[in-house]
Amino acid sequence: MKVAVLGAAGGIGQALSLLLKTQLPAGSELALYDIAPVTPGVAKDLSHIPTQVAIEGYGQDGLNQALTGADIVLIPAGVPRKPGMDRADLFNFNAGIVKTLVEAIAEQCPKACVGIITNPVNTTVAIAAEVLKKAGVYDPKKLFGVTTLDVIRAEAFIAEAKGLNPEEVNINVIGGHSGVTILPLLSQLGLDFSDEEIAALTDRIQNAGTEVVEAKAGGGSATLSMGQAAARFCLSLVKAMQGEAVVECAYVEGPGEHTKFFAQPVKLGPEGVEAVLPYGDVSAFEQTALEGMMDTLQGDIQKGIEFAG
Ligand SMILES: NC(=O)C1=CN([C@@H]2O[C@H](COP(=O)(O)OP(=O)(O)OC[C@H]3O[C@@H](n4cnc5c(N)ncnc54)[C@H](O)[C@@H]3O)[C@@H](O)[C@H]2O)C=CC1
Ligand SMILES: O=C([O-])CC(=O)C(=O)O
Repeated sequence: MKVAVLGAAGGIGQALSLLLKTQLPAGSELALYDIAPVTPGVAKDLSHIPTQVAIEGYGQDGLNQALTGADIVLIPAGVPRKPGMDRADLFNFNAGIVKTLVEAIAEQCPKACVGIITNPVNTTVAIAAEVLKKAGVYDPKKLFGVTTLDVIRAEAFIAEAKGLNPEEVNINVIGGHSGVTILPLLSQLGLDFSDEEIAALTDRIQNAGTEVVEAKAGGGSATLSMGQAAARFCLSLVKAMQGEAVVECAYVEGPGEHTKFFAQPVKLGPEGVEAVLPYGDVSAFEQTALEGMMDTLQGDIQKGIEFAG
């Protein structure tokens, strides 16, 4: 199993690479690519950790080599938010980065599963799909927007609010990955919430990214929790590709009940998405939120299609 991380020298990239170096199954290969000159050094540093995961770093000219033979490619390359910005404000910086990187994936490892972390995820996934389509190699089963951070935040905040063990909280978070498009299905947990608690928790989960951006005061956005979230997603995908059935929420092209791309529970398997699962019953509050996100999500997706089309 070869995993390539594109943008590996950044805040997310380094945290993610550390977790993968220590947690990928023995015999795996990890390829770190970034345009930052420090990248071979990041790989050298991680190579001193004694695990049976081979690691190689690739600088500016090494993209094709990093991608050769990759089974999974994770993309956290790009610019993060500063206070006062929305994720959509990153489009002008990041759309072109994702397009270029996915063009290289289409050439070097067209059968790889690709996890897009770069924001705005609602739009960059649509860009990636168009690029792969143009190259004639698009397989919707193999393209994911990584929304796992919304899931782990929901787990943490619910456990905190209710005095539970966060490792025992499991929740579906559906929709997309920005503001009102993030919808945690709190009603499915069987917990006793007041209407005020539901509204406050939903709002906190939807705006948790901004909570971190403001707390970091201009120094970037979530990197460590995102590293953990991306590692969880990648390790689930690795397990699934090796034959174990695993379910994770992710932003994928599914049946298109709502929008072309939509985050919901996905059964992962050897070829990526084995089945896009129904997300189950929703409360009246959640139904209203679901209807309320559609224009935003649809607009975000359309922007990506137009950029790459
Ligand atoms: N999906 C999600 O839930 C989340 C997504 N993000 C997004 O992830 C992205 C990265 O965030 P951070 O790691 O904090 O940023 P960072 O600035 O710390 O790292 C980004 C890295 O990307 C590299 N890079 C830029 N252009 C590149 C290219 N063409 N090829 C390869 N590498 C390139 C930079 O050299 C840098 O090392 C941002 O767009 C951010 O908004 C952040 C948190 C959560
Ligand atoms: O908020 C941001 O810009 C980064 C992000 O996607 C998150 O933390 O969920």
